[in-house]
Amino acid sequence: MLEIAKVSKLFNPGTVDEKTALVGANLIMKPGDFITVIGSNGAGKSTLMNIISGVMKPDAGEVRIDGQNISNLTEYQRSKWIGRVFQDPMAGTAPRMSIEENLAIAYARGKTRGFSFGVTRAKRAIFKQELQRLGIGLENRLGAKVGLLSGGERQALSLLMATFTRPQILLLDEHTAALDPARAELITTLTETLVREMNLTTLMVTHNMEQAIRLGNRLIMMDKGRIILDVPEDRKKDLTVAELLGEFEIISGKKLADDRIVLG
Ligand SMILES: Nc1ncnc2c1ncn2[C@@H]1O[C@H](COP(=O)(O)OP(=O)(O)OP(=O)(O)O)[C@@H](O)[C@H]1O
Repeated sequence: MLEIAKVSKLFNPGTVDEKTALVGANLIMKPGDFITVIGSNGAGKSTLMNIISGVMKPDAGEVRIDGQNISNLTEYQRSKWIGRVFQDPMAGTAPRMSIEENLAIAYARGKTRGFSFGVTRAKRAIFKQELQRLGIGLENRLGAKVGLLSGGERQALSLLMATFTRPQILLLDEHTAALDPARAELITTLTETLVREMNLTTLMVTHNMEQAIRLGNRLIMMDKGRIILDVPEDRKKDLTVAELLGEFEIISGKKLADDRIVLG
C-alpha cells in the first residue's frame, strides 16, 4: 500500500521564482488500485511522481510503502519497489545495449548485491517469455540494439522493464504522450494487460481525458498542488469528458488550463 501523507513542496522559496508544487497532498493507494491523474498546467503531477520515486524529497510530509516511511531513501533504494515509465521513449532504456542486456539490468534491480548483469541461458529463456507478453515480436530480436527500435517498441520495452520485478508501485508519467495515435493505443492496451495480469498498483499521469476515464479504477484531479477530486470506480465508469471538465470548473472555479489536453 502506498501512502502520501501531507506532502508539500515549494521550489525556490523566498525568491521571485518561488513556485508552489504540492500543498499538503494526501493519497492512499490500495493494493491493485489503478489511478489516473489529470490536472492543469503546473498542478504538481510530475512533482508528485518525483517525490514518490525519490527524485526529490518533500519539504514536509511522508511517503510510505506498507506503513514504512521511505521519504529518506534514495531513488535507487526505492527502485526495488517502484517501477517508472517516462514520456520520453529514450529515457527508460540504454540505446547502445541490446534488448537482452537492457532486460538483464532490469532483472537485477532489487536483487541482492553482486547479482550479475550477465545474460545466461536460463535468463534468456525468461526474457523471451516476458517479451512474448508484448506481442510485437521483440522475443525474436534479443540481440538487437535498443537504439534501433521504434519509439513504440522502446516504450513497450520500457514498460516491460519497469514491471519486470513486479514492483509494488508502477508510475506512468504521460508514457503514451510522445507517440503517434496508433502506437499510443498499442502501449495503452499493453499497459492495461500488464497491469491486470500482474495486478500492479499503478499511478498514471495523462493529458488524455478519455483515457483518464477509460483506464483504471480511480481518477484524481489536481490543481495548484492539491488533489481536488478523487473519483471512485462506480462514478468514473459512467463519466463523460464534458462532465469531467465541468467538475473541474465547479471545484476550482476556472476552466481546466492544460496546454497538452487531448479530449479523446
Ligand atoms: N525543478 C523545479 N524547479 C523549479 N520549479 C519547479 C521545478 N519542477 C516543477 N516546478 C514548478 O512547480 C510547479 C508544479 O510543477 P509540475 O511539473 O509538478 O506540474 P505538472 O502538473 O506536472 O504540470 P504540467 O502538466 O504542465 O507538466 C510548477 O509551477 C512548476 O513550474
